[in-house]
Amino acid sequence: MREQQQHIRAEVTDIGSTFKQEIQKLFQTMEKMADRSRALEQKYKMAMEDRKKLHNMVLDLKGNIRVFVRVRPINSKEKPHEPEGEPTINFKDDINIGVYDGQHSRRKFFEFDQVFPPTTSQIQVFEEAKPLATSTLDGYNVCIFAYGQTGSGKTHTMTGTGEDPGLNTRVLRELFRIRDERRNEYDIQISIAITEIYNEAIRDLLNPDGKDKLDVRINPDGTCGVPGLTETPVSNVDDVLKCIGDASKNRATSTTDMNEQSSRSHSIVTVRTKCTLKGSDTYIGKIHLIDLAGSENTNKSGVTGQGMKEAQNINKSLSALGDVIQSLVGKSSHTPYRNSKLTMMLKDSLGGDSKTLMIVCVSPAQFNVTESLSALNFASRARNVELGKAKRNVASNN
Ligand SMILES: Nc1ncnc2c1ncn2[C@@H]1O[C@H](COP(=O)(O)OP(=O)(O)OP(=O)(O)O)[C@@H](O)[C@H]1O
Repeated sequence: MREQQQHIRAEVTDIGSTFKQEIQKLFQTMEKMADRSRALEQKYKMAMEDRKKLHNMVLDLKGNIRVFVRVRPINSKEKPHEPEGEPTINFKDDINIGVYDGQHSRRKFFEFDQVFPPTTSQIQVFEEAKPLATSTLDGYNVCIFAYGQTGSGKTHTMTGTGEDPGLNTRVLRELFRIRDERRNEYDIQISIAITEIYNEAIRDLLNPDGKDKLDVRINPDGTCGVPGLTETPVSNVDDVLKCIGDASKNRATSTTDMNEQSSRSHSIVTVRTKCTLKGSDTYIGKIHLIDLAGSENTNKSGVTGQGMKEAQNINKSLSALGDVIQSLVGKSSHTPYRNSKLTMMLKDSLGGDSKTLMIVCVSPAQFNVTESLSALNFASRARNVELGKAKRNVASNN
């Protein structure tokens, strides 16, 4: 009996130590696998970075419109899934996005220059757009515009809130930061104009009571401007915040079923910079920061009367923008800029020698999938526009 017990004990100890060894081996294997997976992940990240750099170099050469996509967070009233449990939007990596089209039960993938999931902060969006501030001071025409259906996050991206501002304030802050950095070699002047296009009329948001009717003038050299528009010199961020604050009080917004504070106009912040290398050339830059009014399905937004007129004008000018993009993609001999005030104002930013960034704002909700697909299809086409290599505007002082 005793012998038997000893034998069993010895066997148990044996099994125990074998088990311990096996577990140790398993742990070692798991650690090795984790190391390999970390190394692979690192490699993948580096490859993606290289790919992005290479892609950006190609874009710079061809002057393509760059396209970022930002998906806003879901809100408590929305569903993020199709009835069969498929998520409406999914994120493959930081340049690929998939949309599940419930109607045809298939997922469509798109590739862009950057895809921002709902957790992305305002700072992260700014970090990707930041090089365009330097380009402006270097004398380029730059245009950043937010596009997307109503309630998709355009105003959040461009204006943001006082505590967490969007691109308008951050880009201007960056311009002043670079101005201070370049102070010893350059004289830099910065001015700002803020307009909105409401029902096909241009309004000067820094002088809303101005008597003059404003219109876009396209100059023989292809540049464009709005004669009579107030341009306010700004020398620091406080000046800018004051201008933006004044302008936002004058902007046309109203409540719709899709957005409590819906912008009913296209808002355009235009910043001009004059950067003179002491005793030498002057670089003249311009950046348009545009919050487009949202494309709108009037059955969903529930607007009537004046709201319906606004929506029709908004949709008309966005479709004119679509026609311009289509014509640029197709390299047609005539581009229909004159079909709306918006496309006229953007003429030297969408067809000229400029650098253009389109930020497509997208809702993650199943209810909005048709609009999300339509915005992403439009953005894919826009990404194929070749503007040609961007050129600096240099005025020689010699
Ligand atoms: N990335 C985000 N993070 C947090 N909240 C967001 C984000 N994007 C949008 N929102 C919120 O969603 C709501 C709608 O956004 P916003 O007003 O920016 O949409 P919009 O596209 O400008 O709409 P419209 O075209 O009707 O003016 C707002 O309450 C906004 O604060």
